[in-house]
Amino acid sequence: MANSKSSPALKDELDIVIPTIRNLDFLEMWRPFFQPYHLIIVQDGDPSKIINVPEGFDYELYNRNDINKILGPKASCISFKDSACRCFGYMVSKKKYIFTIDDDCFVAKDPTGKEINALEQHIKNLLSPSTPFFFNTLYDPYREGADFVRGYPFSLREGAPTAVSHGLWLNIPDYDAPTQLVKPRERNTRYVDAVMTIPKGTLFPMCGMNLAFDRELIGPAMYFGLMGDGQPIGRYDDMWAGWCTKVICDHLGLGIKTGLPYIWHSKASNPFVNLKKEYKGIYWQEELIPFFQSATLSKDANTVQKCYLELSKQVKAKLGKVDDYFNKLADAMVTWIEAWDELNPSTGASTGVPNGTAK
Ligand SMILES: O=c1ccn([C@@H]2O[C@H](COP(=O)(O)OP(=O)(O)O[C@H]3O[C@@H](CO)[C@H](O)[C@H]3O)[C@@H](O)[C@H]2O)c(=O)[nH]1
Ligand SMILES: [Mn+2]
Repeated sequence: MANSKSSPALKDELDIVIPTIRNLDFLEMWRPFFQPYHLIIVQDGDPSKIINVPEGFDYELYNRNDINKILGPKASCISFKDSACRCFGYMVSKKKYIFTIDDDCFVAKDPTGKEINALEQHIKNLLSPSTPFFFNTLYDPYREGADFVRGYPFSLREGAPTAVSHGLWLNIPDYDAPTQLVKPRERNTRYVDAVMTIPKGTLFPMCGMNLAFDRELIGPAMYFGLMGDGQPIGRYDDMWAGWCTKVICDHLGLGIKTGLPYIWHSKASNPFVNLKKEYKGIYWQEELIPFFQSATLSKDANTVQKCYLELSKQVKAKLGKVDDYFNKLADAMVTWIEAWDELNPSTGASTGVPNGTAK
């Protein structure tokens, strides 16, 4: 990892994607850690609003007019008035890695009082292997001061490439609206010093608040769906992406880690507003989870794009009867891949270069 003398790790290989409908004042606190990196700001809401980017940051900013101009009719797959818009940043990036963070997330402190460089920890997580095929009870065996425990097969100790690093949150946890309404004053004060791989075959609720991923390994799966304005659902953007991503990572033999780093989440959006956005998702997910748990991908699906297009067909066939929304979403998944390949012609489906190796 970079030390104070060398340049920051992955300085020219990582973009920081920030969706915002507010302002970017939070960047001041992150300046020591973020300033060396390129930012991709996705401005949601009214495109005529001016979003000020603090001095000294290298960035590109896209509002809805830019998205419509760049994607034309394909812009229909990018959500409006929902944090799901952030996935446009993943598509236009040219870097190997992405870190995405919300504009109400700040630098947290570890139990010793030291400020946490969340980006540095995500980079460590992504650059070291995962262990999806056999659980290591001492958590991340590649961390300093840890290793594989007795009984861990040596044939599996090489691990798998890490596609996603899922960070957590102190203060306001990422609770759904009903939980937030029932426990309005609950704060997460528990700092758990662990990073672990989510086992193959297990889904998880991916939160987009503090998330990093290898764009070349899994980028096309990180579509945050049709949410927000004009849609019957919101705030399930990251969940949808996480379920699709996990099924594809399991198929391609890639790993997903969760745990460190923590950020300090300062603002819970309004739970009553959130309930209106989330409520359909709360009962639909009782059908979505069995769908993803039983989803299978073919041997021919050896790139993320091919996996994703197979998944979109299954969404239409099996979830279209839950609600017509899923027919629209299945079509939007195809549009997303078309747009992705248009903006990133050298990767995946168009060249057939496998992103991962199908197991
Ligand atoms: O219409 C919108 C609303 C918000 N944003 C930007 O997206 C992120 C998250 O927004 P916010 O912090 O208000 O929402 P939370 O409930 O705290 O976030 C959690 O729910 C997920 C929503 O799917 C989100 O990823 C989780 O972290 C901020 O940067 C807002 O500015 C937006 O662009 N458009
Ligand atoms: Mn928030």
